Amino acid sequence: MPGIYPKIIINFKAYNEGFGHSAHNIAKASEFVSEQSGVLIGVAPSYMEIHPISKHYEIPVYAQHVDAIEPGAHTGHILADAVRHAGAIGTLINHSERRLTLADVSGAVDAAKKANLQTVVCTNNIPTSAAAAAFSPDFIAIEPPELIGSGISVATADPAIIEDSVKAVKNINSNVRVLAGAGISTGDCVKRALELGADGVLLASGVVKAKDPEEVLFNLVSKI
Ligand SMILES: O=C(CO)COP(=O)(O)O
Repeated sequence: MPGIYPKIIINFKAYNEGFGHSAHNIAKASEFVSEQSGVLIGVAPSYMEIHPISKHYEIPVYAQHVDAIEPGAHTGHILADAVRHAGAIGTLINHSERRLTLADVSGAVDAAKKANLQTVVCTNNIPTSAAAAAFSPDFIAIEPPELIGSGISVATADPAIIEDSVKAVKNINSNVRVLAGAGISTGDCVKRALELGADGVLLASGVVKAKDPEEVLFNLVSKI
């Protein structure tokens, strides 16, 4: 599946609803809505769910983080090759809840690329987006931390950060796709983010904590 780029990625984080039966429900709904709408939806579950989800569902699966390490004597680290072997096609790097130094972002991007994983580097502002673009990841995901989990959409609360990140990133490397994230939960948010120049969205609570994830997913793709 490398070379296939989702328009929507759902980050399961470490939510209670992000593992076990409910993780499968979200993955199954993502697969169904992708098939029905033609809009590709990827998921970033916990490490333990990467293998079962990638085995059972025809959707792109991402890790939430990999470490900047080569195979070898590293206890308690996340190896990009192991993530790939488990069935992930890519990984988030530098999420707001898993921040790295710039050197470690660079190292993690290199490690992921060597393991043939797509890279989604998360950033919190425009200068960081520009810096991360220089590493030529597949995606940059701009997510203002203060809006993450707030239910307030970045697309309406801070449209300039999307527009300006897209400009900054494409200025440095026009091949890097930009995702917008934080507070995205409806088709209108997705539509607005795409109008502002984003190639897609990264979201979590709007789907993961929803009573009916499938209904939310159908709504998310409804205006694309
Ligand atoms: O951090 C996020 C996705 O990685 C955004 O989280 P919310 O969609 O819950 O705001």
